[in-house]
Amino acid sequence: MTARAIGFGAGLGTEPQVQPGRGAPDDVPVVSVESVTKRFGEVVALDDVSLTVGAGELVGMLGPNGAGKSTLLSLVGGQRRPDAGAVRLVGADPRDASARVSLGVTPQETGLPPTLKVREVVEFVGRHYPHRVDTADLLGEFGISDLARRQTGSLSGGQRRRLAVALSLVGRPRVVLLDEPTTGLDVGARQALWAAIRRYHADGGTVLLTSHYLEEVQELAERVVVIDRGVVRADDSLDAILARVALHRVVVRSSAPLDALPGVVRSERSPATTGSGRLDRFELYTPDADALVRELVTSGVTFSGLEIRGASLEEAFEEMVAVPDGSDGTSGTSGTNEGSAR
Ligand SMILES: Nc1ncnc2c1ncn2[C@@H]1O[C@H](COP(=O)(O)OP(=O)(O)OP(=O)(O)O)[C@@H](O)[C@H]1O
Repeated sequence: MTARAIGFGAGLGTEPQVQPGRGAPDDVPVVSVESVTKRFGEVVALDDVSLTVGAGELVGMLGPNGAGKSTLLSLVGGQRRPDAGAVRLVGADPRDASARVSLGVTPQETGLPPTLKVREVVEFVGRHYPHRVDTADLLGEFGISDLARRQTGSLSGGQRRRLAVALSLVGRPRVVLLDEPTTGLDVGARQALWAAIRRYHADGGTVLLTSHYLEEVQELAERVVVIDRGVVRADDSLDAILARVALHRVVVRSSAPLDALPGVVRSERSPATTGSGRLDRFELYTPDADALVRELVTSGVTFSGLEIRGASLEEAFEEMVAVPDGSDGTSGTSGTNEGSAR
C-alpha cells in the first residue's frame, strides 16, 4: 500500500492526508506556546517556555528524562492547562474540542480496549473526525493489515505502538504530536514508521515529536528543540544545532601519549595491545582537526587507523544540556542519561 493510495498526495481523486486550514489563515501558527509555566506541586515542569511551530514543520524535541517534553505536548494537546502563559492550537484554545479536530496524538503510552479488534479501534477513533482515512488503507500504510481482526489485547508491544501511531493519523490531522513514537520498536518497524511520518509531512502535515533516539531526530527533524529542566536550551535548524558543536573527533591508534598533543581539548584513551606491541586507541577532541593531523604527522610518532568525524547530534545534545561543575551539586555530569544517549 502506498501513501498515495490513501490520499497522502492531493490531486489523485482522493482526499489529501492533511485537511486544509478549517478557516484559520495560513499565517496562524499551528502551535503557539507563549511564556508557559507548568508546575506540579514543587516541581516546575516548564519554566517560561515559548515555542511556535508553523504549518508543515517537522520539529524534534529532545531532552533528558523529566525535562518537560511530555508536559509540553499535554498542554498543546489540551489535556492540561498552563499555570501561566498561553497555548494555541491553530489559533484556538486546545481545550476546546473543536480545535482538536485538527490534531492527532500518540501519547507515550496508549491504553487500547483489550477486547476490541484492531479495525474496530480504528473505526471508533476515526468516527470522531469528519474526514477520516479508510481503515484498510490506514492499516496497510502502517504494515498492520494482517492484524485487523486481532483483539488489541493480544498485540505485541511493537504492534501496539504501530497501531497507536496509525491512530494519530486516522482523522487526517493538520498536526500530530508524537511522544516517543518508536520506542520499543525493532529496526525494521522503526524505519517503516519513519517512512509513514515522512509521507504525512511531505503531504503538508505538521509534526511535533519527542524522542530519546538522537538518530531518530537526526533522521526526521528539520528543526530541533532541546528542553532541559523545563527550559528551552536550543531551538534551531538541525544543521545549525550540529554546527554549534565546534569539536571534531579524531580517532587514532598509537603507543605514544597523543592526548598531550597541542589542540586536544578532551581525550579518551582505551589501552590495547596488538601482535606488534602496545597500540592504544585514542579519541581526541579538537576544534581544528586539520591542525591536529598536521601535529600528528610532524611530531614523528607512529600511529595508525586515523579517522576524523564531525559533530553528531548526540555530542551537540550533551553539550547543550551539560551542567556546569557544581551547579547542581554534582561534579559536572552531562545531565543526560542512558535513555537519552541511545
Ligand atoms: N502528573 C504529574 N504529577 C507530578 N509531577 C509530574 C507530573 N507529570 C510530570 N511531572 C514532573 O514534571 C517533570 C517533567 O516531566 P515530563 O514527563 O514532562 O518530562 P519528559 O521530558 O517527558 O520526560 P521523559 O523523557 O522521561 O518522558 C518531571 O519532573 C516529572 O516528574
